[in-house]
Amino acid sequence: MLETSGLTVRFGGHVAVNAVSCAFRPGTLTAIVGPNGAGKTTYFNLISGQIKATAGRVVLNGQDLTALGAPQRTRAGLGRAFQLTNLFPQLTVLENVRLAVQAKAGAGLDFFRIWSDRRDLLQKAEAILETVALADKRDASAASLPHGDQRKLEVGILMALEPQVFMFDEPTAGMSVDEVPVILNLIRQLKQDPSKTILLVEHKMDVVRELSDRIIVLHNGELVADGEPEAVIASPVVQQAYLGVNPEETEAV
Ligand SMILES: Nc1ncnc2c1ncn2[C@@H]1O[C@H](COP(=O)(O)OP(=O)(O)OP(=O)(O)O)[C@@H](O)[C@H]1O
Repeated sequence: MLETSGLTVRFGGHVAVNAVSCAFRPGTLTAIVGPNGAGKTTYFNLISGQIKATAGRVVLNGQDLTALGAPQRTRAGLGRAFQLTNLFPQLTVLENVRLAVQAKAGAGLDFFRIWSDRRDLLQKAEAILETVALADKRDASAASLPHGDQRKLEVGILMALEPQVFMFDEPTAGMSVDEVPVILNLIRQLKQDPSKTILLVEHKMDVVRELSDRIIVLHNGELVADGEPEAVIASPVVQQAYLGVNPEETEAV
């Protein structure tokens, strides 16, 4: 289980995330919603270790991660999509995934030597490419892929690392109409695995409604609502939080 307790960060005099205590169970997809500037991405950054908390703790399965940097948190089981620093633009799609598979298997990064010995790792990488619908682009360089395919590749690399927690911050942002369903399908697939905890920051309420088991609402850095999707969406606090912020969001809620 992932838990934040009293998680807080101040930027100068501004408290961007204010004493947020919340626990996220495996087998649950939690959507984090709230108006622009509510602190959603900052909360993600605090969990994944991109920024250091002013106060509070981040704990995964009883292990206190608060003092650790982002790479160490990834190793501990926190996987944040689209923040990967281990995507190699000049390598092919397959090579990128196979390096992640090898890293996870503890087989190191010497893929010329290890690859020929470890057929199982290659097969795993190929299976992941099938899952993320990139098998037909396995020999293309990562840099040559269109934006949507790069995002799929990043999800594939993340899957190869087998984190316990998957964090998606607006996974469909900037994607074409054709690409959106592929990413949403991937998230649906991940949801089938009861050992995975999924966190999703998403503005599109139809996506939130469909995918989430639970919604938490941040407003001015504070956790102001937490519960089952329909109840949270209908709650006065959410209606109020969205009012006047952005007509699109108001409509969506
Ligand atoms: N590094 C930073 N330095 C100073 N202020 C920051 C920093 N990062 C975020 N903030 C401020 O913290 C607040 C929360 O921002 P954050 O990006 O987390 O909101 P959000 O809910 O993700 O918004 P959006 O939906 O627009 O992405 C905002 O007022 C933002 O300006």
